[in-house]
Amino acid sequence: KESWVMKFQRQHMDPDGYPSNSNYCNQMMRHQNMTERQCKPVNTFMHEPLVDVQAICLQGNITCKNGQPNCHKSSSSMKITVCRVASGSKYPNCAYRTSQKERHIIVACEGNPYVPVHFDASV
Ligand SMILES: Nc1ncnc2c1ncn2[C@@H]1O[C@H](C(=O)NS(=O)(=O)C[C@H]2[C@@H](O)[C@H](n3ccc(=O)[nH]c3=O)O[C@@H]2CO)[C@@H](O)[C@H]1O
Repeated sequence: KESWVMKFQRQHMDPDGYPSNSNYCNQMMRHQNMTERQCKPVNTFMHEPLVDVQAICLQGNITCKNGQPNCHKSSSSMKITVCRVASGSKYPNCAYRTSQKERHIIVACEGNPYVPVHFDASV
């Protein structure tokens, strides 16, 4: 069974990648297994080293969207790609829009070691 920690990394980490074309999301959403049961509506990939993303758990503590108190906002902006399902996309042929951004990241952290387990938002 995949742990939350590994699931977070599968869904949101791509430290060496950076979309070179508009097919990045079409390829990555499938390759990272987010189009199996449904076309996952929104997913953000972070193009930063894992250690830098894990360090967010030591940065600004804020309330999560779901009201839990264990979210943290990155102190600096990070290179990300937001994949959003395209209008006209029909499961199982999931089609995505690829957009590159630089944003502060908000993640929820848990456990010991205290590491990211959920992507909350980018701002
Ligand atoms: N405080 C917490 N502490 C600990 N755990 C917590 C906490 N909160 C939730 N979980 C858990 O995490 C699990 C999980 O996968 N939550 S999820 O909302 O679906 C993730 C969103 C995200 O993947 C994606 N998205 C969204 C926006 C964006 O810009 N970029 C982007 O990628 O869309 C998804 C849906 O929005 C869930 O099982 C819940 O139990």
